[in-house]
Amino acid sequence: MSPHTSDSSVPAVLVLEDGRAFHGTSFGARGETFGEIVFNTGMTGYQETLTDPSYHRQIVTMTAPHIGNTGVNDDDPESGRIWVSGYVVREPSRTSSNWRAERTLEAELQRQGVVGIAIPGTRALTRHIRDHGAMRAAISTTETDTSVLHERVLASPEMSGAELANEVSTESPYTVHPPSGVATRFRVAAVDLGIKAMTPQRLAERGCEVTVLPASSTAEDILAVNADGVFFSNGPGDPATADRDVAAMRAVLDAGTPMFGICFGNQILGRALGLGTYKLRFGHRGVNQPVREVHSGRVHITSHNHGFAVDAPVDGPFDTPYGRAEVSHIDLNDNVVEGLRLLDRPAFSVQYHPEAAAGPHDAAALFDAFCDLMAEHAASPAPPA
Ligand SMILES: NC(=O)CC[C@H](N)C(=O)O
Repeated sequence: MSPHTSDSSVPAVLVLEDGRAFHGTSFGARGETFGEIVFNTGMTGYQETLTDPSYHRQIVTMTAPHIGNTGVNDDDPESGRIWVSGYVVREPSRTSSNWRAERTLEAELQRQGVVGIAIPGTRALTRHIRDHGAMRAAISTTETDTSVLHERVLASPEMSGAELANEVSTESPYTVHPPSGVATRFRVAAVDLGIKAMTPQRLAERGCEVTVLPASSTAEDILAVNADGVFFSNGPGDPATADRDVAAMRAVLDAGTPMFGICFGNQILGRALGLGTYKLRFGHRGVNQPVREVHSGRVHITSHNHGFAVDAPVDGPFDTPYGRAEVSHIDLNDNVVEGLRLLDRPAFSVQYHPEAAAGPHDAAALFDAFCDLMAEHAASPAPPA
């Protein structure tokens, strides 16, 4: 691969909503960009992070100090483009070295017009976000006056109250088929609120034919697929705005169709059950989050990307309009609710990413659990109450 091409002589600045500024050099495209600043603690998987649609309108700081080491390939993206609105790294790798690499990370950021910055103090920045919370920010290579840039940050949109799934979803439905040699066992309707490419693949590997539907799909559209199960994906934005998706979720629960939700899908299930959601101070983003499965006590190391969470009773089953439910998973770092399970209906969800892109694979059995639920339900469909 060619050596790293960054022009480290081009100054850039990162300004946060609370006025804190970090000076550094341009990495990627030049220009100016806005978003909510968050940090990702993954030691690996920068391509999967950059292309995860849930990062839409967020400026992502990588806590791993060296980024770009393996370049960029055409196999690992989780969607058709980079979605982060800005990228903060400590030290861009000077060379890309991997047999799969097609080009350098910086070339890719430039090709896709993604503005980034290299700063010496990603650790100081991360500690600042940890102590003061995720907040609005801007990166600029064009505005050198930080107070002017700060004014623009204060005028930029907040993540709280943002409805963004429509901006990242597929425009028209498409189908992901099981790979050759794998028989089709189930039909799944997947509501794309920002779905990652690996998710339908994980289902297809298990014999699911997955019809991916646009976020704008109504409950009728979803039920018209006549699927064995319905999946609600991850996605960007504030779950408090997702009224349409909550209504669709309720229709699926009313129909008694098996349901599995991931991340945004977990928040939508929570809301459909009558629970509230709230914004976390700095969220969970990375591939190393420990989650406890409540009923077994087993701990899984899991991939996360969420800034909001469901507010649910963690001390045992509780009543909902759909019968009893329980919190199935809890984060060991901060006791945040990481999963929900209905006890009287075939529906469950997790706040994290069992599709594991990038890794780890501890939670892969959740896809098998969804298939088991569809198999059980097909054998003896429970009449909707
Ligand atoms: N990955 C996701 O689905 C994220 C859900 C939601 N946007 C959050 O930040 O919590």
